[in-house]
This record gives sequence, structure tokens and C-alpha cells, in this order.
Amino acid sequence: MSKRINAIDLNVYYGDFLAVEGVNIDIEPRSVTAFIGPSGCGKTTFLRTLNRMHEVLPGARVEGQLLLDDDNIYDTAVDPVTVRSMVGMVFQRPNPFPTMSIRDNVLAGYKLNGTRLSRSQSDQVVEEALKGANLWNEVKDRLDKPGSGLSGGQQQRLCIARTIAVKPDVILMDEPCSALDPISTLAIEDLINELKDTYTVVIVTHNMQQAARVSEKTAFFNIAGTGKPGKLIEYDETTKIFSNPSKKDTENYVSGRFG
Ligand SMILES: Nc1ncnc2c1ncn2[C@@H]1O[C@H](COP(=O)(O)OP(=O)(O)OP(=O)(O)O)[C@@H](O)[C@H]1O
Repeated sequence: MSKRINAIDLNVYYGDFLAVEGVNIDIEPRSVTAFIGPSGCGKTTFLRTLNRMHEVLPGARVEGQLLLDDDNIYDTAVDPVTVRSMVGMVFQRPNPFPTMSIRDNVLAGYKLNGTRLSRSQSDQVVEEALKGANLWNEVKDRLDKPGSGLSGGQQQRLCIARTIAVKPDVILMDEPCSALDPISTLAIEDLINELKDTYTVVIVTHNMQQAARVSEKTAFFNIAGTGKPGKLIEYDETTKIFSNPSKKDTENYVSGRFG
């Protein structure tokens, strides 16, 4: 279920603009890895290369290799749609399909990839995914009501249920709590802590306390100036990054001296 991610000499472009340069990183399965760094250093751009979402933009491309266990997801024979079913993504703003019921939101991945489930199979998928996202007890009596009727934090957990319903190997989260209140944020952080028992979780966050709370490893990205590419500066145990980083830039950033 959970897979190792290994980026080798990864360069990421928007047209001619090299946005992220030369990333080498080995992300462990069944763990939470946080990406931190100042605005514009390429955290989101790099995250979106991990499930080939980057290339949906015209002119956007990637050089280098991205291995999921031993398979390069950028191999010409690999279908990006398959990659996206193995590597799910949760976005900054909860984005349930507003007119769909809670139940249909959870099942959306199956509908999109054309998998037909019997009523009892789909009941089981819905219950398991909502339990996995710590949302079942709150919604089990209103599964046929629209997903848009939930609170922001519940909607984000519904999006996580939708992601885990298709049984991915990796879950990418791009600032999943930035639109949420502190209580909902804590619920998502607790959930992330549980998800790592089953999945490889990678989270972009601006909140350093959050990175410290949820992740085992942290990757610090930085940018030398406007128009320059973002680079991975330091990648280590989260406790080391926050207490005794090896690089001066990391220390300046985590101690709040810039960014
Ligand atoms: N669609 C795009 N087209 C062209 N350039 C882009 C696009 N999206 C991002 N960029 C550029 O790529 C670089 C990295 O941006 P990215 O959003 O990945 O940074 P980030 O570290 O996630 O920033 P933030 O913390 O502000 O979200 C920036 O210079 C940005 O302007």
C-alpha cells in the first residue's frame, strides 16, 4: 500500500522558467514528510510533480526521475491517470463536488475511473473511507445530503475520505489546514498521524509548528532571489531541522529570521 518516493536530479519547468532545480530526495513509506520554505521556493510545484499534476499546465514539464518504489512515474509507458490513482492529493481549500451527496463524493474516484461497484461494495467503501477520515460518526445519518452542507473542516475530511476511498499508496497534501479553524486543524493533524500507518504522506505547510507536530522528516526549500529556481536545501529528521539544522539558511528560516 505505502510506497517509497525517490526523486533523482529533478528539474521542474513552467515553459522556459526553471522553477525548481536539482531535487534529490528519498521519502520513506509509512511516514509523514513536511515541505517547508519561504513563498515561491517551489514547494507546491515540486509536490505536484509527485503525481504528475504539474504537467497538466501547458508548457509545464519535468526532467529527471521520480521513482515510486522502483518504477519511474515519468517513464513514457506510464499513464499519468494511473499515477494519480496511486498518488492522491488533498488541496488547500476543501473542494467536495458541491451538488453531489456525501456518499457520492466518497465514491467519486470510482465513478471517474469507470469502476462499477455493487450497492454492498459501495456501502463498504463509503463506510471504510469515512471511518478512515474520522468523519463517519458525524455524517452516517446524512450520507445522501450534499457535501457542501458540511463545515469546512468536515469538508476537508470528506476530501480525505474521497482520496483514501480509491486506496492510494501516497497522499499529498498542499496546505490542507490553511483554510480551517484551529479545532478543525487539530482534527486533520490527528488524522494525518493515523494515515501514516497506512500511507506515505507528504504535506506542504507554512506553519512550522504544524510541520513539527505532524512530520517525522522535514525538507527545507529555499530560493536565492526572484526568477531563480527553488532548491532543496536540507532534508532531515524534523527534530534535527528544528533544533540543530546543518545549514545556516535552514536555521535562519526556522528561527523566524526570514520568510
Ligand atoms: N502556473 C505557473 N506558471 C508559471 N510560473 C508559476 C506557476 N505556478 C508557480 N509558478 C512559479 O514557480 C515558482 C514556485 O512557485 P510555488 O507556488 O511552487 O512556490 P511555493 O513555495 O509553493 O509558494 P507558496 O508558499 O507561496 O505557495 C514561483 O516563482 C512561482 O511564481
